[in-house]
Amino acid sequence: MKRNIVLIGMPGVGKSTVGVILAKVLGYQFIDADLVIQERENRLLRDIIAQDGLEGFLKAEEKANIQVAGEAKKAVIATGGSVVYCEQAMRHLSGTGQIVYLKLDYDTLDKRLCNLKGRGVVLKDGQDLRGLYDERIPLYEKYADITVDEKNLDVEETLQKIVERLKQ
Ligand SMILES: Nc1ncnc2c1ncn2[C@@H]1O[C@H](COP(=O)(O)OP(=O)(O)OP(=O)(O)O)[C@@H](O)[C@H]1O
Ligand SMILES: O=C(O)C1=C[C@@H](O)[C@@H](O)[C@H](O)C1
Ligand SMILES: [Mg+2]
Repeated sequence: MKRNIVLIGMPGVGKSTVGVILAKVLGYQFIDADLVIQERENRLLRDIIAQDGLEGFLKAEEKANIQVAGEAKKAVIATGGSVVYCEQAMRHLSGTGQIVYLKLDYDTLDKRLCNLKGRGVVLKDGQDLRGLYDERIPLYEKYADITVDEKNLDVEETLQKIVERLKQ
């Protein structure tokens, strides 16, 4: 098995929730890239976006993920949903492990997400969840080594499906 497992997908698909349990099951380290960004910046994600704008946030996300890719060994890495806008970081992450795309249909995601801004989601002016979804899906598909569809699955079932799909 390649050494890291990198979870990508829309906000709220469960990269952080499932990632930490996956790490425990595999005996891997767990890294939440969003927390690395917050620690490096000493600010909340939503404050970085409010103060530096989306471009500024993506620069911080790019740097933090390149750092994570350089340091992580046998780790499950829960990325932020917007990491797929950071081409350089994605190249680094891809080089260190398997990219697992957690896929969820729009309607289920819409029900699950109630406070997008509070999460610090990278939303352009006037963009709604539908617009974000349509813009992001091709990017997640482009970078995915493995796609796991979690429709109608709970956290445990999603976890099980990821483990089954991981390449040796
Ligand atoms: N099958 C499932 N897999 C993962 N999470 C699920 C599932 N069903 C429901 N959930 C819930 O969905 C939420 C996922 O939130 P989480 O913060 O883990 O997403 P995330 O992908 O890390 O988002 P972000 O990009 O904002 O960091 C949690 O509240 C979790 O309990
Ligand atoms: O999908 C997004 O645009 C993001 C979601 C947040 O949880 C963070 O991962 C980050 O602020 C970006
Ligand atoms: Mg998360």
